[in-house]
Amino acid sequence: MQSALVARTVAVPAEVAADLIALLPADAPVSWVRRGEGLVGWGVSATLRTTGPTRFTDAAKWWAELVARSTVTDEVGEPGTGLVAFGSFAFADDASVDSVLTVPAVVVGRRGAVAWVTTIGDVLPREWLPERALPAVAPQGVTYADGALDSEQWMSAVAEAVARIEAGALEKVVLARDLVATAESPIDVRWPLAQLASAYPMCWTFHVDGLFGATPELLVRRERGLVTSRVLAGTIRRTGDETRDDELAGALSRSSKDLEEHEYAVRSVADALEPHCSSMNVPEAPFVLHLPNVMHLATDVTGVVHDGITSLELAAALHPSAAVGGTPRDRAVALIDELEQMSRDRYAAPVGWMDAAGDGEWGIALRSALLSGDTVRLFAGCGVVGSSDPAAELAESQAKLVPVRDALGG
Ligand SMILES: C=C(O[C@@H]1C=C(C(=O)O)C=C[C@H]1O)C(=O)O
Repeated sequence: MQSALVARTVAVPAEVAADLIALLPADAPVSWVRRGEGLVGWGVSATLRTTGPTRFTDAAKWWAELVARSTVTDEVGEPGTGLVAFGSFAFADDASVDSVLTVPAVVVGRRGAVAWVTTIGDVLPREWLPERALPAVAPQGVTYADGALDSEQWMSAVAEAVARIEAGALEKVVLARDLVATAESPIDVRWPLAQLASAYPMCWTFHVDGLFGATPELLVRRERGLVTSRVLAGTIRRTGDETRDDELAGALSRSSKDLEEHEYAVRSVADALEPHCSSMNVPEAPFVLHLPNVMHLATDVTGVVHDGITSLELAAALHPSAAVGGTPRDRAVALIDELEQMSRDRYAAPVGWMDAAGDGEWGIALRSALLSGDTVRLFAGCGVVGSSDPAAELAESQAKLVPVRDALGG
């Protein structure tokens, strides 16, 4: 039986939360920041670890019980104020990977001009500022090695997936690979977080329990009854030359291979949200999202959600969307297991936060890596359809590894 928590949210001047990531001390930092807005936290008031197919329902039950027993004073009353939990879930149902929910001791948030601090447990709001920890230092002497498969082996896996698709076994599968980086000494996650937030401000820079990254893909946001999902699928690398990139963006928006991949992803999200929404808007055609390393076909699906459905329940219903699994879902997940030869751990699964009212934001943990001491496991995946070319997919996966590689300084 967990103990009851006492949480207090007070407003603070927006300048205090001007650089959220810079506030993080080394003690269990968590982050969900985009364009300087969002939430950061540190310390631990309560944690749940769970595994297997019931991981989402276990987390929902634990959170509902904790919220029911806790006492909250909230002067601000915005989504993300009061009691909040940060979470990071395992991609797959197997019991070998922990999913984590954590309630920090201190949370600092900002939405536009409104900023707040929530303290949970013994810390009083007036005492919230972290003791200025030493600034994070850059990882030194980072070297890279292949993960489960080398490039040749991974391209063979992609070729095998194409063959299965052509034989009619399924329509789309997203295949991922990993890369292992090792530094000379333990890495302070605040270094890559600060780099990612400054290089990819349009992405959500996250960290929960060693899983960090800057994802461009929002699985679901629930905010006072409105639900949003940003679906990405279909990718082209940027060259850095503006005229050329504009031409490539045009080619991407006309590419039948990429439009097909994208359509599967949008369908999977729309179908999963539909039973939970009273009305929905699914745009007919995608737009092109420009990121510093790649461009994606993107669709923002929106809807009005039925009362009482939390952001976590929506994330559970959506995961894994065809942006990271495939179509049909079950066959794609089985093929991923067969061909990737690795555990995705918490990569490509929901990561984000929720509050006591059920509002929250859950991203798909992409452009991400798992940190453990001096070792970082980086992940990247690509949607494969019948017309995919293994060498082009390898190049795309390399482009998707760039954000974390750059953030580690090499
Ligand atoms: C799987 C990843 O990205 C996903 C796959 C994409 C694609 O295949 O075009 C695009 C965006 C993401 O939905 C990844 O970044 O690891």
